[in-house]
Amino acid sequence: MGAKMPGRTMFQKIWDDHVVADLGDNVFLLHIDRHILHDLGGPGGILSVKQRGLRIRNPELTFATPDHAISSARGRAGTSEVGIRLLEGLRSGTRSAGIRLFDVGEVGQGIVHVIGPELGLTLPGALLVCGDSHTCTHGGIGAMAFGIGTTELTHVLATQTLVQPRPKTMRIHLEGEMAVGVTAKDLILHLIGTVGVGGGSGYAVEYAGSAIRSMGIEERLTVCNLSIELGAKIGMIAPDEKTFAYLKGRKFAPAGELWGRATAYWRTLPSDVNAEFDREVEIQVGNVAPHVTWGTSPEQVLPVDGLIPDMADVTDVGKREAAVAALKYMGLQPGKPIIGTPVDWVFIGSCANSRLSDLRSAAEVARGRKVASSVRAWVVPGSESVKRQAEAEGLDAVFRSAGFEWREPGCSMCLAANGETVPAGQRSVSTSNRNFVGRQGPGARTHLASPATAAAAAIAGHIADVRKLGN
Ligand SMILES: CC(C)[C@H](C(=O)O)[C@@H](O)C(=O)O
Ligand code: SF4
Repeated sequence: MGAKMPGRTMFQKIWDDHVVADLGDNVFLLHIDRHILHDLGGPGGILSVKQRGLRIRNPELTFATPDHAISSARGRAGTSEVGIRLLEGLRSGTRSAGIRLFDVGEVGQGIVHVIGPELGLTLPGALLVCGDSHTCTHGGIGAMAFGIGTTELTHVLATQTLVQPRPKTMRIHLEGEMAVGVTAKDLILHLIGTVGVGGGSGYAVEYAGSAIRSMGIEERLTVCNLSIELGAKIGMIAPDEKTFAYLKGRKFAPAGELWGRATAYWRTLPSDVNAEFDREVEIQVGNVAPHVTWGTSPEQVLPVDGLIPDMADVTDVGKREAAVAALKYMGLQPGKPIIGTPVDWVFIGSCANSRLSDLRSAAEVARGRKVASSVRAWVVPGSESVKRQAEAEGLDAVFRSAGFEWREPGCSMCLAANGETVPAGQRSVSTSNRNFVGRQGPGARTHLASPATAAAAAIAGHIADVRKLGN
């Protein structure tokens, strides 16, 4: 009897299909199918290819949009001088290189990780890179996608290839049914709290299980978005009928005869039943509550109805010291409920949670209610297209009449560009993915949460349980 072929993981299948050369020692030269540039890294990358006397190998496989350094104010008023210079650089660089730019005000502009899937640039089985750590987001479509550095970015522009060590594989099963009021964001925060911010380091993660299957595509993008906060450069989810339905008819998705060929290939991608992973983790989601971070790392997270940890309970010395420092920075008392903590700012946006379904879920909470007078609350749609769709549905009106500010698409307060910062010492509930010291401005205190929980905080004026919000 012949030896049974070992099964392959989805990761391995996509990887194998992109190997241009095996360089030995587990290092490979890979073909890059799609490359997205943003305003921070794009202009410099294009320039450095030119300065070396090289040409852009496949300009038709690279796409660009400004997101990080533009203001989210109407008319983009307030874009810093640096931001304007970067925008000009992106415009002139892409023009001379023949790269498609989705400019301000145009459908297609938005946060790089929102526009890729939205335009159908992100496809199952494709290898997509971008000079940004949250490129893992695109794995929600079944793409292999990861962030690259500036040198790599130049390499991709000049060669359409990249040299990469092959990571190990981890599968995370999310099993069961999410309770009412619990979202994909809560699950991934809970997972990071369980596995830790280093838990995925060195791995390409595949999320699987019944909870993943029952999620919509936008929720899957949210899960994959925070893979890097787990330490994993790659997070991915097997494509299924929902993925195909999501992609069909999108601007750059295959059409006509190509659609049939593409879906036939996409159906071969899911991990074989006998595929082996280097690590497997299982999480039951049924009892997971809405989550909110209390510290300065995404793993410092707790159920919204829980107590801020008491340092005496933390046995690991390193973790204890980090927790003490985090509580001091955050101005919180150990052992107290996190609910009731007064909030000054609420930010609904970022590549984690700025898609239409996120805005709908926040609007559902905001509808007919008022933002507390002590809170400033912003909604920053993830893209021009999300903005227009939300406006067509009247979500902007719901937010505005509740007292939220409705802004222009971009990264905005997620990374505190253009003076879009939370003032020092003030507290924000944010739907973004990083709560690091100073992330939303020097001295700013950030609590990560879902759009529903963030909206609940805006209404209550303090951290609140969205499941118990009064009228
Ligand atoms: C500035 C940019 C390159 C960075 C990243 O790589 O993620 C940013 O998007 C972030 O979220 O911190
Ligand atoms: S929204 Fe935030 S996390 Fe996402 S790419 Fe922009 S700065 Fe990075």
